[in-house]
Amino acid sequence: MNDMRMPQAQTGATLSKITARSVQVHYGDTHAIRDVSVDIPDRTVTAFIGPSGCGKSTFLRCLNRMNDTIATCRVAGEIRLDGEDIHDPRVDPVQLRARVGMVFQKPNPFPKSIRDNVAYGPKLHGLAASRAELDEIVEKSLRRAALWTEIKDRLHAPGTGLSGGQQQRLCIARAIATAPEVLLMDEPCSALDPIATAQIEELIDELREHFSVVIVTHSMQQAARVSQRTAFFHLGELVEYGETDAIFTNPVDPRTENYITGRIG
Ligand SMILES: Nc1ncnc2c1ncn2[C@@H]1O[C@H](COP(=O)(O)OP(=O)(O)OP(=O)(O)O)[C@@H](O)[C@H]1O
Repeated sequence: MNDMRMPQAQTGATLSKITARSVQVHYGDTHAIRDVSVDIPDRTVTAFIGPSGCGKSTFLRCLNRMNDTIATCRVAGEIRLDGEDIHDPRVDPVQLRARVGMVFQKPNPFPKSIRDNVAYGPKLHGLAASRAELDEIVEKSLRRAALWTEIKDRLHAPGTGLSGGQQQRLCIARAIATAPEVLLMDEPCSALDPIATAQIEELIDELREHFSVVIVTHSMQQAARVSQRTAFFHLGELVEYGETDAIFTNPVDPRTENYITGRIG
């Protein structure tokens, strides 16, 4: 079993935010995730790295039950958020995704105004009692996403009219507007230029003060820059997981070493 549980003292964090135990994922006959167990700490950036097709995105999508939306996908094993089983029949996946938000590879703003993109989630989940309160959430989220000063005079312009980097920050603002506890990011910078990438990376560093961030990235430099913990996946297995510095400077498994030195992947 790929068991990457860590004694609490070793994680350096107070508590695990997410615990996954013996997770298996199949798409039809394809066995995409093989018996993965891992603890993801709170207020930390955790990076998932590994060669294309190793299962990073699949495992990420398990954490907010996004795989439920794929008809051929079957997930087994146990995933707990603050100790609560996310597959419990009493858990509403829509509520779960407000607690465990997600930002995708390609910025995907709704065909709505900038304001309405951010206001959508809080409205859906009844988080604001009045329009003024909703406006406050919108402003706070856009500020946290480092977008407010650029767009405060055109809140009613369409979100799709922004640049790629601005659209991605809008998607981050939309995800954090529901006050999530965990933010999942699936290659959030892959469609962005180096300046927009640097802005998002800076933002990720700030976001971890508020919640747990899990990021899938193809860039080892990015994983090294933004994360405190790194998990290396290979052929559906979680091969190695630990402090980012240790993974990059002193990997234990030869497969990790081969990947970070560019011999596989
Ligand atoms: N919707 C799907 N239907 C069927 N098979 C899928 C689906 N999504 C992923 N897979 C398969 O599951 C395995 C893991 O894919 P996944 O996208 O999770 O890997 P990844 O490490 O994120 O890859 P990449 O870095 O290329 O994005 C692959 O064999 C892939 O072909």
